[in-house]
Amino acid sequence: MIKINSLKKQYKEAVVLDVESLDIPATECFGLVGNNGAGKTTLFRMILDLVRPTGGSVSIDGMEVTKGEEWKKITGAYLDEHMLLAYLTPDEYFQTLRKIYGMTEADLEAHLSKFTELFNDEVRGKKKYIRDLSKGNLKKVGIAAALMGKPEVVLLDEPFENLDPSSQIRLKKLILKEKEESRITFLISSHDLNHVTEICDRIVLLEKGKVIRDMHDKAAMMTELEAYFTG
Ligand SMILES: Nc1ncnc2c1ncn2[C@@H]1O[C@H](COP(=O)(O)OP(=O)(O)OP(=O)(O)O)[C@@H](O)[C@H]1O
Repeated sequence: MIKINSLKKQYKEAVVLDVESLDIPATECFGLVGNNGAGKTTLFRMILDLVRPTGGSVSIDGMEVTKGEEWKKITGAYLDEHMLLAYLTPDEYFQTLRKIYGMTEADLEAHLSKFTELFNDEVRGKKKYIRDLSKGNLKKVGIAAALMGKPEVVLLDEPFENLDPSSQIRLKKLILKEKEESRITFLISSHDLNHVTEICDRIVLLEKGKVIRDMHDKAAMMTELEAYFTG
């Protein structure tokens, strides 16, 4: 589903990302971990054509992301609050996206009903603008928006950050359910090793822009990651 080939990003002399090759098959839940500055967000931004690579390429479903727009129809993402419209309420924002995606009111209700537990009565039906939401509630709006329009690929940058413990558990359940039912290919970056190892089939560890581990064995992931991070 996603193919990365000799992907490199350099700012002046500093090489911040250098990934030889990565192949993420359809329906995989791909976890990305690494210390601050390892290059996780840079990699996600290049996959979404928000940052131009110094070299190499990214393809989604056979489409090179820098060379066309078709991949956008099957891709959803929430990286940070810049992707939201701060002057709208969450309801206004979801309505705007509903029109863009050509969804009916019933489609939107069906979609948002999956988020009832996660929203915890703090997101919908309020007069609060997105700019005034707490960081956790902003994240919930962004994730619900990223999953609109039946995407086949969804990228989430630090989805558990700023969520309270109940919301983290609810989000994990929601991602696992979406993965099962909608067969979405998820790419999830996280500093939370417990959550990411629980939901992902594969974990890639970045260090200074390079892939230093590519783990598929669920039973061994946590031990290996703990050993690395306690180093
Ligand atoms: N526009 C830029 N100009 C110069 N350096 C940049 C720029 N954007 C990112 N970097 C550098 O690229 C490196 C990778 O940053 P990135 O945000 O991708 O890391 P990360 O793994 O997401 O970190 P974190 O866990 O802290 O979110 C960092 O050293 C960062 O300072």
